[in-house]
Amino acid sequence: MSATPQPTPRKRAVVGVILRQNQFLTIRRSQTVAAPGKICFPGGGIQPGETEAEALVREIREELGISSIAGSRLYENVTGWGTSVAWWLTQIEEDAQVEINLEEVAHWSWMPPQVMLRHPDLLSSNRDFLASWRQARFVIPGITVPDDWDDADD
Ligand SMILES: Nc1nc2c([nH]c(=O)n2[C@@H]2O[C@H](COP(=O)(O)OP(=O)(O)OP(=O)(O)O)[C@@H](O)[C@H]2O)c(=O)[nH]1
Repeated sequence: MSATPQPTPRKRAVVGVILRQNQFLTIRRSQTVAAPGKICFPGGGIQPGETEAEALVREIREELGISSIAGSRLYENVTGWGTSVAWWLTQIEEDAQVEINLEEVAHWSWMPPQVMLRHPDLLSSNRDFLASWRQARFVIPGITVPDDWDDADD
């Protein structure tokens, strides 16, 4: 009897959408990780035995040196490279002192959604996330889709 080939399990990742005054906390990935120099949210791979929320809190601690709380699960998609990504609204303290881990993150900043969507270095799966939000496939509590997005941005 020959063994039935098993599908390779999809890699799973979790991403933190952190909001302040209508801006998202974004990172520029370091030159030594996958997708070097790309702009995206903090986050990373889910390890065996971890929940999405546990992985999220661990990754944000590793990358930004701050505590966080997983809020609500906003969206889920599969990247062009086959990773299943869960997008979570995430809370941090108002006075959190970010200290980036330079091995993983080159830079961080608050970025308005329109700027993020148009950023030439945006990670492509994040363009899908923002365009899906723009198309009202899900809502992000605490922020509304900007009025000045035109259809060409999708
Ligand atoms: N950090 C992060 N990863 C994202 C975002 N959007 C998105 O598709 N991903 C994907 O999620 C996966 C995990 O991200 P990562 O490369 O930061 O994970 P990691 O630090 O745990 O590295 P590793 O899992 O290769 O060890 C990658 O496939 C990455 O491309 C995002 O906004 N932030």
